[in-house]
Amino acid sequence: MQALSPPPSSSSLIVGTSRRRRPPTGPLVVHCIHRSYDSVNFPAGVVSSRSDWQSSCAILSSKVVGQEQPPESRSGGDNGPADSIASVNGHKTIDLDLVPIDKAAADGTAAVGGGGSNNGNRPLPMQKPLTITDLAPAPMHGSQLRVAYQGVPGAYSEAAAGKAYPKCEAIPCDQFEVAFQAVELWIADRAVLPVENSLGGSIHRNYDLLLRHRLHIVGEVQLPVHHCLMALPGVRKEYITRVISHPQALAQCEHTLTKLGLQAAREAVDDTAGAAEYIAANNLRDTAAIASARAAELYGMQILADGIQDDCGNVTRFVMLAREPIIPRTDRPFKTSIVFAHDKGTSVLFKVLSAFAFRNINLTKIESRPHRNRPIRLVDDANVGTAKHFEYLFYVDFEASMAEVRAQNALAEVQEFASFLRVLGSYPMDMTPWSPSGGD
Ligand SMILES: O=C(O)C(=O)C[C@]1(C(=O)O)C=C[C@@H](O)C=C1
Repeated sequence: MQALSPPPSSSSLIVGTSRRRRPPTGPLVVHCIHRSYDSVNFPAGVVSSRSDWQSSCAILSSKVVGQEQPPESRSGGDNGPADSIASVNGHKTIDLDLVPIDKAAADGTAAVGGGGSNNGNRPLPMQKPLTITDLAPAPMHGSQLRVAYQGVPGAYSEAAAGKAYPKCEAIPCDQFEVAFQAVELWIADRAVLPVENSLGGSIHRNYDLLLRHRLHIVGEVQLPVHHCLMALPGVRKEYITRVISHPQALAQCEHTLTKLGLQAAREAVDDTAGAAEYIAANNLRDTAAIASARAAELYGMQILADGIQDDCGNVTRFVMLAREPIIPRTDRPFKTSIVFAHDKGTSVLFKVLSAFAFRNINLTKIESRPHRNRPIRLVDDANVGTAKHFEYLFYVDFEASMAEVRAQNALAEVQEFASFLRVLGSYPMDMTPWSPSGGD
């Protein structure tokens, strides 16, 4: 288990594989050997004209973004680095059952017209022609979808992956960035990643990664999060000197931990289930973990306290990411997520947000993050000196589909005040009812 640590300054990204300590179900974990922290280059604007923008909105393709990536940082897929990878982590990048040419020629299965000759005595070719379905390694829905999540089995993200895609094959990744890469390199078809929690707030890392990578938000899922305090069997609360978990989980249980009277230091680790796994693997009798009941079961831990989240309505919102956007529709409630940087000027942020208010479009979330490519703007106030303003990127979620004219018009207006704008996705809202997860 790794404690959270600052990223290395730069390097190329390689996706490697390893077995984690004592994985209970034996899955391989996709992990990052080196990470790329090269900044993204944003030119001004996303399309050249307003009419371009409107037609682009209509088909919802964030591919229209004028922000070119350097070739070396382009994701896999058509011509990315994935092309050279046939199989990674036991997952075929493309599951085509192709017969090698030599073998086909030897057993007479070479296709007619494909270079082989049928001399009349041999059986006719058994190979089926390729269809569009064969060429789509990522089925749109249903079973066998490979879904990357951050953490190990028993993590809430694994549960979210199962809620989003009930029959999926969940692929554990040791970092958020690796989950993005797994989709880009066709190791996974989707990633399911947490973006915000009702108590702990936003998971900033994933906001930054959404911008750095070229994946599209294709859905959202909300998961009630019910935390347990757990330790090795026989360990009593009084022995605990340390509580380890994901920083979000620690934040979500802060008051309850204090009320329980634990004299224990809090320590952040990569994920909740990984905390339980670590205690079990190292036989730590002075350490407790905050994780799910499923993690307790998987790693042989005993639950000391159940439902220790500070609020029984504790919910984490996850987004589903894919290589391709979905076509937005109007027959059910949709949400759209955008990110923009606003231009210089007076009240520009107010004007941008008014574009939604005037059209009765409800905003459900706004998050600002440092504009890492241009973090500071110098404002020269004559005779007064030079002020330094911080520059921000604003992430906004609003309740409308990009198939709606009012949403297209709102974004056309935003575009007029924005130095950068990208649609991260337009996707069905998670309307499933959920019940509070208990607790105090
Ligand atoms: O550590 C886990 O189990 C996770 O899935 C991550 C995560 C998060 O990042 O917020 C997911 C849900 C909970 O809010 C706590 C942790």
